[in-house]
Amino acid sequence: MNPTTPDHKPAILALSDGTVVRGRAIGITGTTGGELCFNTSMTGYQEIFTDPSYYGQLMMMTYPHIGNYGTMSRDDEARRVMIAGLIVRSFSDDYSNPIADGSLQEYLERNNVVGISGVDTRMLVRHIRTKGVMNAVISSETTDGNELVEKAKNWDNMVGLELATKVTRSEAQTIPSDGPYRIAMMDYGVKQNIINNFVQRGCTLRVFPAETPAEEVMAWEADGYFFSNGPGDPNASSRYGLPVVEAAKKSGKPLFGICLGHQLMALSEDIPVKKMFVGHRGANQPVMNLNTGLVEISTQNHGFAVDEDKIDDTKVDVTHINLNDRTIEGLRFKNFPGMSVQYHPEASPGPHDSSYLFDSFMEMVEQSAGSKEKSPSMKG
Ligand SMILES: NC(=O)CC[C@H](N)C(=O)O
Repeated sequence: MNPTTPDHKPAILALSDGTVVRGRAIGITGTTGGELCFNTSMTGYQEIFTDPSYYGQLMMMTYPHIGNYGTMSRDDEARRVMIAGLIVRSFSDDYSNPIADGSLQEYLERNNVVGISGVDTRMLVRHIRTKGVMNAVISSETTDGNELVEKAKNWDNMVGLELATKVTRSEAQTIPSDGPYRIAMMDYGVKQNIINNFVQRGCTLRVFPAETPAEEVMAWEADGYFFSNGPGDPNASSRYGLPVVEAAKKSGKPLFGICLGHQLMALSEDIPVKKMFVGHRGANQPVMNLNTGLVEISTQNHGFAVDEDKIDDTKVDVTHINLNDRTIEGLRFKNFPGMSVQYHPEASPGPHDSSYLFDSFMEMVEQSAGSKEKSPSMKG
């Protein structure tokens, strides 16, 4: 039990392999489930909870103290919390940040999040790392662990699950800037800080809902195409994702993909994307840029990855790898002007080592657009 939350009622976390852990309820009273993920970031919990790529997943934070700096609306990456439930070691009802809007407990209540604290998160991370990712259920409505284990066993499996349409916007939106470039952005659950990075570089964005037909996207005649991050199995997003990728390739304009967008771009070149044994989620993942030999400390959030054994080097160059497990983190495409990364150059939360990738894409856009004026970040 977590000594810091004596007023919270009992709650249970049950894993599909039969593991049952007891703790205290945080957020609202209820029952929830999903794939049990863990994130190793030491700060930035609010940005993580609102990252649309986490839709449908239970989030276990490995940093032990969560809640101690409260919440602020400016830290949201989307308009609502996206995680399906929260698991922490030590939950703080009090916060000491003078510019916070309120406590994490209030924020979780406002966003209808069910959570549990007082959990031995270190034990559980080791467990998942040994056995592989699995589903789990959190409940503060029952004391019957076996019933919850059964529920976890029957929860939808992430493989084959289409989730981007649950978090995409309902209508296309133009986001203006002072600069000369027009970027068409496919929203599979785009994080606010990706939008900010483009606007800061002088891009006017037209952001399209995930299922927008390719003809409608192409009719806007963008200078470049961006494919966003997003939740779920990328193979299940192919139905609406690949026609737009293919049409964008035919336009001859540059393409850039982040995370789910990277996976869709790889799939469009017949490079398979597979489920990982355990995903990468945190703000401390080392990535090597194979062109420069430099290492970036990166923010990551993915449970699928391009299959490194199925790379076709007539179609792509591998530009980045993860130094923990050598998995593929970045591609440059040979049959069209395109680049993509599995990780998150927009960070939020996380280090800014990789923000140069937005500049690299803007250089491609600038070269392709030829005579247009330079974007603000690249002016002398
Ligand atoms: N952040 C993302 O875009 C995640 C992509 C995909 N849903 C995965 O888990 O691998």
